[in-house]
Amino acid sequence: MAYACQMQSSFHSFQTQLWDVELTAEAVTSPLVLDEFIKTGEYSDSDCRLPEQYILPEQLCPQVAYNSYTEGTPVIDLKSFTMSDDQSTLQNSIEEVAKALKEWRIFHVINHGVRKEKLPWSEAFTVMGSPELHVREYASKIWPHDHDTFSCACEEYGSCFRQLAEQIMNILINVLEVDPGHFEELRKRPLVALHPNHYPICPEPDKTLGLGPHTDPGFFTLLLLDENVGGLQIEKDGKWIAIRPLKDAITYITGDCIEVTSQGRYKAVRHRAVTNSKQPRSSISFMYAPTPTATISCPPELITEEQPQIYRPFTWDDILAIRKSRATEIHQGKLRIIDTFMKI
Ligand SMILES: O=C(O)CCC(=O)C(=O)O
Ligand SMILES: [Fe+2]
Repeated sequence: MAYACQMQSSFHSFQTQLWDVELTAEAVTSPLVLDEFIKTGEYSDSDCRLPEQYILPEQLCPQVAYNSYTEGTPVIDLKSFTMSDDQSTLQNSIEEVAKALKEWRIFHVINHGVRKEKLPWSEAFTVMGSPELHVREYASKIWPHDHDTFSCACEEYGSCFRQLAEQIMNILINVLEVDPGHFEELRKRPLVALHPNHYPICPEPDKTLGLGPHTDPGFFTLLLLDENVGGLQIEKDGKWIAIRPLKDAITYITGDCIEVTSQGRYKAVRHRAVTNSKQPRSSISFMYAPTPTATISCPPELITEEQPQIYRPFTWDDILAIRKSRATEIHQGKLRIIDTFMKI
């Protein structure tokens, strides 16, 4: 009981979003109230209710429980790209990715080369970099005397994710069958962001969300999911479905910039995170986005008379400006930033 009520502010994952916020001690100070909560294990107090400020209107509440999985998330074996010299096997693998992007917009990646370690995190925040992630700078503001293990693990993850992201970007360009030169500037100093999330146990998970519906703004996001606790849900064919985490996999999610640079062929996936009353859950997301100063546009090969250009060219700075000026609509899930760049 004591814990539950004390933890009022923590049913949502802590989102100390540092996108365009100056790095100050204030900016990264989040309520450090989760450690105790995590230690309590299974949530057992049936009296304790979700505090009012977290109860969503009924139509926004998750109807799908964290573990009501819809099976079938595609699995892509990266080995088939790195180990195969055979052109037809490679072509089959490319077609498999294209199908996954079209039908699911999300897939699990296996044989990705990222080592899984346990991270001692207990909050969520975003570490941005282009391309270096200054994890230590951020973490030392939150845990001035005790961030070394955390920082080392984040640095390790950051660099592994970065390599994997580059490989996946190469695959996507192959899938698009366009001139890789179009992406050269966009990939020169890609913006990357590591975002550890923590979702504590929640007394009334059907009345709130860990993370509201959104699409990720970059090219794509790579997710390291807790293999024992579900929580990630995606919108597929107009319905929310729960994704079963796959042991030892990294999960790929299509972001807004792939939607733009593919001329809408491969759409960003709307997703959210739900909580549960049994176990806390953690995830790490890694966003891979274009060089902030580069112009984001679709390759000319994809523009035809039947398929005129959907989005006008824009830059990451334009994205940040919209994020600032239309924050409320975006936060409420009513506006997607890239929609403001539509030509018609
Ligand atoms: O925790 C998850 O499963 C999703 C996290 C996410 O969507 C994000 O960090 O953008
Ligand atoms: Fe996300």
